[in-house]
Amino acid sequence: MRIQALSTPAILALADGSLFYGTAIGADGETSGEVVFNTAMTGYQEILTDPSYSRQIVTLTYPHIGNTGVNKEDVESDRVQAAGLIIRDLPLLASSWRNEQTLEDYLRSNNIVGIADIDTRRLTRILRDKGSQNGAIVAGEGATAERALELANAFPGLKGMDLAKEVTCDTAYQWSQSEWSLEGGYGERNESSFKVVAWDYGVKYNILRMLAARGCDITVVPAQTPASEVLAMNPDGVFLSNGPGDPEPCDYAITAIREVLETNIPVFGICLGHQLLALASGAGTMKMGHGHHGANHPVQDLADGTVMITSQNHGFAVDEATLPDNIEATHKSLFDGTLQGIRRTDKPAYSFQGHPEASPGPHDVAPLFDEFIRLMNERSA
Ligand SMILES: NC(=O)CC[C@H](N)C(=O)O
Repeated sequence: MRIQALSTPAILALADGSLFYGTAIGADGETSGEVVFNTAMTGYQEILTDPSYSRQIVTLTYPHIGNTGVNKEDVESDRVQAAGLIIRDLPLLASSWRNEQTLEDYLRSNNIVGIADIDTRRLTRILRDKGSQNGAIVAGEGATAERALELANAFPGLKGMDLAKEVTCDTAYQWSQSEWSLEGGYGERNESSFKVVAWDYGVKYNILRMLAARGCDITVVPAQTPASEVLAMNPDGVFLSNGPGDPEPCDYAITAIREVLETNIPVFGICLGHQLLALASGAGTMKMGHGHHGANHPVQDLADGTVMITSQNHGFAVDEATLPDNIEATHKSLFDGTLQGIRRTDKPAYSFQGHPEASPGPHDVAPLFDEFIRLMNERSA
């Protein structure tokens, strides 16, 4: 049980001048970044630890956040990656059989600034109407609106920012943890049939777990590893991970992916990896208004018309108008019609804008992982 301490003030400012006065729920201090809203009703710990949220301050539209506390298992990377957290209400009690720490203690121990007790519906309407805004939170007794506004205006924005090389791993490593089950927690990799090299632009663990569950022997390599080193490992397949920031400045990745595409090794990309595959194939990307962040987004498979409910987290998108002849659109968002999946018609390469690995979210798109296995099987047959 947790009794709330006397509250400390916090102020959120947006670059458009909007101000929100609330209560500090994490570390005292200040933070700035791009403010985005996420509509997932569960999964705040996975969201906070998703490296794709680097330099973004996340507001959750679901009003009660923290009810189930946090634990050591529900992480998508080795630390909290979001630049800050904005919520409506932090419940007095965290209760779950898996609860190990309150959300508030977790934020504090990770030195993350957060704010609660603000009108997150008003904030979300601003972000929805005007698009994601640069913003800042200042938390602590001396917090002032002037300082929050100053920081919000000083943040340069994500456009043109290469963050993949900042969040990537320092050195290559092997991954063998598999998916979670109620009976046994996280499992170990199934017997391996394929060697996969995964470029880490900010990879979410659950992607690696889902590959491991399908028998992939995975080597994760830093974002700037050249294609020659990856090809020298003789992979059966190459995976392009999700990650933060703008894909366009990641020239090292675009060049390296282009080199891999010259071979006939199967390539699968998710989110930033999807955008990089498109750039390497000659298509263009663009910054969206408020982007897609949530666990309830309908996406249509253009091959058979089926609709899947998907997990999403992106602020850039591949511009469908720029697709060259050798790329086919495979999926579209039913929220705004933007492109959600592509396939090269001349190579065993495809990618998805949303998150088939969920974490958090539904697993409707999990079969995309099986497609990667099918392509590797086909090539080795
Ligand atoms: N989740 C991701 O990989 C996000 C990709 C990219 N940073 C975007 O915002 O569009």
